[in-house]
Amino acid sequence: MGLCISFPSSSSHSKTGLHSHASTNNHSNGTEFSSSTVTATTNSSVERRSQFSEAASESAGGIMSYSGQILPSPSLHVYSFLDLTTATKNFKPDSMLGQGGFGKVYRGWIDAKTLAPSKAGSGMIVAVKRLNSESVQGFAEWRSEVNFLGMLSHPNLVKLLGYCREDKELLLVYEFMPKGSLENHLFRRSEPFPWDLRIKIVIGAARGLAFLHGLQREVIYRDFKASNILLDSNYDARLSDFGLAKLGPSHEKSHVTTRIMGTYGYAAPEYMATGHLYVKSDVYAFGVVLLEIMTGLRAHNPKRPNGQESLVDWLRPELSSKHKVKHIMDEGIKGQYSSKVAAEMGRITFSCIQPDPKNRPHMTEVLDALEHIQRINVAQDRSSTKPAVASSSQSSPSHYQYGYRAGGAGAERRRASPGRFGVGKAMVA
Ligand SMILES: Nc1ncnc2c1ncn2[C@@H]1O[C@H](COP(=O)(O)OP(=O)(O)OP(=O)(O)O)[C@@H](O)[C@H]1O
Repeated sequence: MGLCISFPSSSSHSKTGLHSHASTNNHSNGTEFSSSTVTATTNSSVERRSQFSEAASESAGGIMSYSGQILPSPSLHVYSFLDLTTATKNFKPDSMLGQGGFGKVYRGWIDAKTLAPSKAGSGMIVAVKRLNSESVQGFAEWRSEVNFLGMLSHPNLVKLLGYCREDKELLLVYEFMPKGSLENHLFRRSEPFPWDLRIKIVIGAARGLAFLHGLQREVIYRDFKASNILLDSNYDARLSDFGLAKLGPSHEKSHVTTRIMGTYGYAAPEYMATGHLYVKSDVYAFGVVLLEIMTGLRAHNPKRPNGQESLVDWLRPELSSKHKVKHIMDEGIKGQYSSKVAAEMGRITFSCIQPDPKNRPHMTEVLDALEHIQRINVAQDRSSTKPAVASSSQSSPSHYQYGYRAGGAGAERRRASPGRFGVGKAMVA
């Protein structure tokens, strides 16, 4: 069925009453996309005009970078609420795939060719995200997701297939990611997640971020974290959740100033302190995820002892020394990497989480470093020499008693996710 929607102007966004104190003087963000119009035609294709598509057309009908592109004319299927009720068997609780700050995600079925809803068990599986109807912030996120993921195509970004906006109901339909999220594997399973898969996944995620940062008008993802890295059947990473993404600064501006939103533990210090957002703020969050895959510990856990709640604040000093770094590695993956790999991981992670954004590397450099680490890791597997870390008998320093001796990553893996602060998934300062 056809549906015509016109996004409200940016002023209506402030009518939400939320964060009315905050400045949003960025030049182009989810809000500014509101000046664009999304019109769904009767055959369910979507035409869109926005600053983003103008930037794309400036570069000869689509930008190719890291095998991704800005689509010259995005095509998203427009679903009715009834369509998605059918596709998800009436949002049956047992078809729920997960829950985020803005709503629940359900397994659904659609026809692979027409993308029309189909009966459970026939066609292809999709993930249907239904936003909480009470969430005012949810609309801005939904709109941002449609705008960004409707335009961007890259092997390491999740594919948005369609959407629904009907009365208060806002839904998004994505390709189904059968292996769930990196967060699930790292923290919600009792078995430690293998090191080679951890590396493979962060390389895919780095390619996704490098693509966003390499666009002519760069895109700041702003919500990089383990739960937003989804995994296909080969454990290839796909970035999801562009609800907080922003277009980067234009021309002479060096940063975007915006409301402070994100997730505890991942947000860069300059952003937390000033609201100034850079592509390098994403690099910081990427470094936090690197620290998570090294240690098997969450970026932020209020249940850890004083001084250890923030993984970065706690462990940054250990990253600068290759002798110290092997002691912070997840005990569950001992023997799966060499001390050289651990030291290289420490080096690149340390550079990503530098307090000054200028001192952080570009994502292309991070990607190169990780690919190098992967090559060392594979070479080590082939020669099947005993990894140095595996044979290390040094005891951990006493301040690691929670993380690495008394329970360690294994204990943290079995704990529930720490609560988030702010509206929905976001923290608001
Ligand atoms: N395309 C998908 N395929 C398979 N599972 C998915 C898909 N999208 C989301 N999920 C599942 O649903 C869960 C919730 O996703 P969602 O993006 O709503 O929240 P989140 O990123 O985990 O948290 P938050 O929104 O608070 O940041 C994910 O952790 C994942 O397990």
